[in-house]
Amino acid sequence: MKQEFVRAKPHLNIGTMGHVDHGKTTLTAAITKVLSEKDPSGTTFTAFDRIDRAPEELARGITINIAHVEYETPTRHYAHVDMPGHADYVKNMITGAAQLDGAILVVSAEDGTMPQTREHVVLAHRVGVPYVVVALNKADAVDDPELLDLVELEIRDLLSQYGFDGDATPVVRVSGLRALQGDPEWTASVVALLDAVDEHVPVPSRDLDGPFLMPIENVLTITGRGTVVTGAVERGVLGLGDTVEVIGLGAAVASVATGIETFGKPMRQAQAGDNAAVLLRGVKRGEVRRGQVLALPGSVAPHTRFRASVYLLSHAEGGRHTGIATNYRPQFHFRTGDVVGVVELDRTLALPGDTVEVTVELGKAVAMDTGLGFAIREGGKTVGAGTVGEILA
Ligand SMILES: Nc1nc2c(ncn2[C@@H]2O[C@H](COP(=O)(O)OP(=O)(O)OP(=O)(O)O)[C@@H](O)[C@H]2O)c(=O)[nH]1
Ligand SMILES: [Mg+2]
Repeated sequence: MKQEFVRAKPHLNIGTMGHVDHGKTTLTAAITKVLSEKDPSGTTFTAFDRIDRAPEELARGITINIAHVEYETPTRHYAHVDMPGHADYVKNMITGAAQLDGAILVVSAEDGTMPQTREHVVLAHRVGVPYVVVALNKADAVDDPELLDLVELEIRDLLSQYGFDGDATPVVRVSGLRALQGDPEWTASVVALLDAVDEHVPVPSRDLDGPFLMPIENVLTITGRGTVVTGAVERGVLGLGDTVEVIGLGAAVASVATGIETFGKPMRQAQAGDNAAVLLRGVKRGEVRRGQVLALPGSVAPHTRFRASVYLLSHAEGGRHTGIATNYRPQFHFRTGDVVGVVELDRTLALPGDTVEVTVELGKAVAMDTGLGFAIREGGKTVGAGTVGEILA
């Protein structure tokens, strides 16, 4: 019998972001190691190779492109996402698949801020990641304290430039690698980083009263039990035995939640902010997929045509070099899924850096309400971010 999940501390969703190779995964592993040594009942050490390849991926052959680990500080329970690749990172963040209450921006002290550091800061601000704490990583590899000061200044400037409070943001000098190796000085640096996260990132208010909705991130089959969908609950509460509907990308599927788990622990109810796995009665594996949502029946409908306000990322932010015109056909990423769509412009041309009002016609219906955010991507690159306005069909 598995131990039931106990909601003893506030739960927050955070994640590591930052330029390739700056040490995000190493730091994630180090955090779980340091915390598991302080309190083995709250945190289990997750080794580097278990983070870079999520266990489900190895065990079941299912590609999971967000690795979640969980850990506890003395005051909080965290779910932490470490995304394997830059493209996944941008996509998941901008679509809200990783709904972060705060982010740890990892910057290598050896390299300083780099193009993806900038891109992630820009996107974090655009998608509404409210707080950032900086891990000035690989501090063990830089002997000159003035160089560290310089990099710190550079990071604070970058944060301020893109809408964060660069002066008030904690910048903690850490070494994920040395902490992972058990060096006491650097173990203490990781504790200091977590203290900064505890203090700087407030407990967010969750929409517990809204109708239940969870974007489906993955679908798994548990032999002998049925089909399980996983995701982060966006709003509301789901109790055992509640009726639900799978919406979007095709016909709706009605079901009942007969099992709910978080991080492998059974729970009686999942609520907004939780990472949940939900066992669906009578649903076949092929009937549900990533990009759909699991919701209270009748609370949200699928749509294909809508007005939207769209910001086209500038070239410096990783966007296009050239403008777009009517009949532009990119991929639209809503929450965990993407569909192709056609853009109609009110003017001849919209340039990178512009904010424009457009009409969008999607190839498949997606569960949406006014206010829902989405990303526009082409050729594996994020080129725009938008918000659904009036829904037309
Ligand atoms: N000296 C030193 N090296 C580190 C530190 N943290 C990570 N590294 C090294 O930097 C390299 C990249 O580390 P990762 O943790 O894989 O970096 P990442 O940011 O997850 O990389 P991607 O996921 O590929 O973007 C590895 O060789 C690590 O051993 C550190 O604190 N100090
Ligand atoms: Mg990594």
